[in-house]
Amino acid sequence: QTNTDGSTNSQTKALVPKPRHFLSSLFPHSVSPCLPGPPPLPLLGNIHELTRDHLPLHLTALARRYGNIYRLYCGNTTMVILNSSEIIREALVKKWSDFAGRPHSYTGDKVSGGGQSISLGDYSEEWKTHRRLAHSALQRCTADSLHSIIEKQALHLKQVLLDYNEKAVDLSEDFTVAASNVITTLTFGKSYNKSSVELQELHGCLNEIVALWGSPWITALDSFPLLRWLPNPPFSRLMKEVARRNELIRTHLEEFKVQTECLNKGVVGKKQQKTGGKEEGTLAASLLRCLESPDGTAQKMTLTAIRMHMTIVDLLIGGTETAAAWLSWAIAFLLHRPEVQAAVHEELRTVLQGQDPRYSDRHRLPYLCAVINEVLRLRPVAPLAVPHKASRDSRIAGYFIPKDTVIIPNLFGAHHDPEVWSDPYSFRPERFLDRGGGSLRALMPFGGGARLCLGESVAKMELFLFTAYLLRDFQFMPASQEEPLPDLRGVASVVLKAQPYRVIARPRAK
Ligand code: HEM
Repeated sequence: QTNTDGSTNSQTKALVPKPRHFLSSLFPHSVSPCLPGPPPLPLLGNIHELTRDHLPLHLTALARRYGNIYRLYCGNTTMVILNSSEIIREALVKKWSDFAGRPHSYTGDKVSGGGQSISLGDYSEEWKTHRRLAHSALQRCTADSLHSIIEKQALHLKQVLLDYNEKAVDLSEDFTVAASNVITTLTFGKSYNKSSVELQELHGCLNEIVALWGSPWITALDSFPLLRWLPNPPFSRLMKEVARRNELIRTHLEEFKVQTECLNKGVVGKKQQKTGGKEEGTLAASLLRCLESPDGTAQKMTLTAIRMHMTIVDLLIGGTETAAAWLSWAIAFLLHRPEVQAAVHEELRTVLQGQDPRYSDRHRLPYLCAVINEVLRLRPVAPLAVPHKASRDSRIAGYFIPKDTVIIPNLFGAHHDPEVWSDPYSFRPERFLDRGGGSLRALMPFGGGARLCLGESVAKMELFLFTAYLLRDFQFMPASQEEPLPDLRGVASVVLKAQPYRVIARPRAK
């Protein structure tokens, strides 16, 4: 049996404790070296370090000064920032059971129905059941239909781009619609047009929640409880958007239930004709089957209504902005390196020979995969993952980490670690080709361990198929000679996004 620190019981027994080990087990804090970190200000601690405009970049700069593991104080919370893939792996994968928790926070509770979402819920038996049920529902639906859902969206996106007729446009909203349609089709069997009021309402609301929740006016409420008594317009707006989100999802679910009931009774109305009666194989149908019986009898594997509701929120938020932001980054980097774009197109042309790309083609398209990995490395769209919490006293890299410490995996920092990546800030897809020196082990855009991104396999298929279709069918060109190429620094909040930019999509000759 392996312990969370990687040792085995037989090893532990066989070892005679050295004095330092023995003392550290009695007084772990006093024997352990102190974690380095910037000097804290009285009362405020290091809060000023957390309000920088591009936090992942700033935390990475601090790592060059204080090392790949350091601490920051924020109110009465200690945060430990992990900045190398080895250290992140030690905490999230090797010692997963020590660090699978999520910190409890006042604002997190407000947006997650009291910590009942997968992404923000703390590690517990109930959470484990929740994640397992959502994971198997997602696996079932993706095995049945994900490929064709993404293909359909990729073809739709192609038509949207053709309709632009080589006009210079900002494609970010079209990418969001495509990514969102993958999730809504998977969940409810429904997709939307860009102009749909329903879609705009849902996105307006989810975007606002993500943007507001990352704002310092709101995060300050977690560390400084007294501020909760003062008027705070951004927080009031957040609460309004959360209520609107809940109402929208409730309406979607109610409508979905009515449609499934009709289908079960053999009544096919106009709406079923639209969805082709596909409700049965959707994620919502799978999740509804896991709902607790109305009398609340505890069956072995059930979900409460609020947990089921929050699963849909998790998938919509987790699955839309991330994939869409990534697509914008990919095109931005390729505009800077037209020769890489040409090389991927050439690879697609020769390997596919006019056929549509399939996910199974990835093994025959190494250069495309290298580009995807390099964009994931340089711009991991969830650059600081989601904060973890130590659920018991533990150690990382030899430092004592007390229970309840907040752990921030700086994936952006790990992906720019000069010890692992040569020329870490350059876009060099070749590093992921044979003998290119790039390490897939050190690439962790989806995190790892018990909290590994729930949508990793959905995202990987999406990134591959969307990019393959886009680069096979279009040449992406700068909007004009006068307009600067896209800025590659980006705007970092919960999601790391590219600044808006315009681009021309020129159809490739057949
Ligand atoms: C490029 C695309 C994506 C990237 C880079 C990404 C990355 C991440 C990262 C870094 C985390 C946090 C892991 C941690 O806490 O250690 C996460 C969590 C999560 N992601 Fe993704 N994600 C992507 C797409 C998706 C998609 C498409 C979905 C849904 C279909 C999704 C659903 C989730 C959920 C539900 C969680 C919370 C997991 C938990 O707390 O147990 N993500 N993702």
